[in-house]
Amino acid sequence: MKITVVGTGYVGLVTGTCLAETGNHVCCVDIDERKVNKLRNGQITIYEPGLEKLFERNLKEERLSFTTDLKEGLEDSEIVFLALPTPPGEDGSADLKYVLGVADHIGKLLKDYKIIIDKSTVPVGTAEKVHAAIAKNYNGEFDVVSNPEFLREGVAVEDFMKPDRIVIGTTSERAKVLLTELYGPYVRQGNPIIFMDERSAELTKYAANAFLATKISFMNEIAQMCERLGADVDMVRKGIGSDERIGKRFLFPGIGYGGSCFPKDVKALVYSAKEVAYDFAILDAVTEVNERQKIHLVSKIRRYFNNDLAGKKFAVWGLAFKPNTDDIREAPSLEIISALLESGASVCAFDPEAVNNVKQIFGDRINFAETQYDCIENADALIVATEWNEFRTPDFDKILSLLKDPVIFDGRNVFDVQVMEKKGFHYESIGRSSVNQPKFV
Ligand SMILES: NC(=O)c1ccc[n+]([C@@H]2O[C@H](COP(=O)([O-])OP(=O)(O)OC[C@H]3O[C@@H](n4cnc5c(N)ncnc54)[C@H](O)[C@@H]3O)[C@@H](O)[C@H]2O)c1
Ligand SMILES: O=c1ccn([C@@H]2O[C@H](COP(=O)(O)OP(=O)(O)O[C@H]3O[C@H](CO)[C@@H](O)[C@H](O)[C@H]3O)[C@@H](O)[C@H]2O)c(=O)[nH]1
Repeated sequence: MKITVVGTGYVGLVTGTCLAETGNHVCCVDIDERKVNKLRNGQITIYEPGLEKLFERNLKEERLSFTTDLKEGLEDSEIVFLALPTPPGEDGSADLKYVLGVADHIGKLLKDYKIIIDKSTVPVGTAEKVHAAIAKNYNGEFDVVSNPEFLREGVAVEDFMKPDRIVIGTTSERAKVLLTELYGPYVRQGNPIIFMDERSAELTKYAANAFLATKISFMNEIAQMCERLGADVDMVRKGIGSDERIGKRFLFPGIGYGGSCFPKDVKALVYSAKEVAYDFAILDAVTEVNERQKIHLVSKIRRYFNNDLAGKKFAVWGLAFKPNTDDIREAPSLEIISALLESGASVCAFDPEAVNNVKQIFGDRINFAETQYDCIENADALIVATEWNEFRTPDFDKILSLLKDPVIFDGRNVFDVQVMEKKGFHYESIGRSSVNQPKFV
């Protein structure tokens, strides 16, 4: 099939590349000329494990192309994906100007039947708005379908190629037939395509993200209770996770959820609720708990240093909002670093992939190290902010010899409490009892 993907950011590039991988011809459109030129020249614009190989292969075999010209991008295609940003406005609402702007443009260019697919995360009712925006200028036949994307950064290729489920919101039989054919190669593992109406599909995406964010905030509150009551959140997590009704996944406490989706989508659902005169009380608390959790580690650091961080040097391992990505959107590490700088401390950071993105935010206000060990030289303490695999089994003797004092604040619970204490570290983590970590009151 010939497919157009409008918006070649995270979702657009993964979608375009993975659709080309199963033999489709995909033209990706983006207004960012620099990005398009880079991609055309074979330079991938995001770090995502496994994507580069697929990208290079499909570009070389001419199944994948890039343009800034929407008219050129739409030529001969049957299916048009919109993978455009839906950033939060001041009030938390999802800003639809990109999606509706492109829909308006598409309406002026359409000449024959196409399926326009919302892959962006959009509020309920957007498919109708997209339909209206196109119909203003085109009175031929077309369908607008809601097909939310559930991929996770860091494992995006696998999530796209072998999805748990594909949700398709449409009542058009023609669209159902074409999309069943398109997604055939991806659902052969037995995972279903779930057809529903457009509004339910749009809400499904927000419900999924809000539910997962709720799970995380809930566990962060349980961790807070553990710290006050002398219990161990790892034990509690295992204890509840083995109940199939609860499940083992997404029960890891830490320094709060970040990324381009959970924070914005939780707020957008709260806003949508307000619009229909409903107070989505749980979700306000989910956001509040997350904000608190992001600076919880800083409170522990302040307590340890008797509230005097001026002149202290901190090493930060991990900047990305999660491992295996260079994405730093809403990364908790950024808030921790800002709080340390405001208190007069200095920071040296290391991340395997995200340094260039963080440089654009902090410039020369922080230092960056080439290796995880260079980073900790002479630091008063090490802070772990992202659980990259290379941080899990480090050379502890080397850490002991490089740090000024053997002090570690671990926001991701990557190390074993007993092992750390035996090695002589002052080690504080999240929700785990330890000799060093006094009850947090
Ligand atoms: N990032 C994720 O993991 C993820 C997962 C599922 C869903 N989503 C949702 O998918 C949507 C896209 O997210 P993203 O992370 O890929 O965003 P992104 O910011 O990485 O990419 C968006 C792209 O759209 C381009 N763009 C903006 N206006 C355009 C226009 N008029 N014409 C063509 N291109 C234009 C931008 O230049 C950019 O390259 C959002 O609604 C997001 O909530 C994201
Ligand atoms: O037990 C957990 C799991 C995750 N996180 C944090 O939660 C955030 C989000 O993690 P994750 O969901 O793995 O990453 P995303 O790539 O943001 O993916 C989410 O957001 C996407 C965009 O909407 C959806 O498509 C995905 O299904 C959804 O998982 C990160 O900061 C994680 O550190 C925790 O703190 N504890």
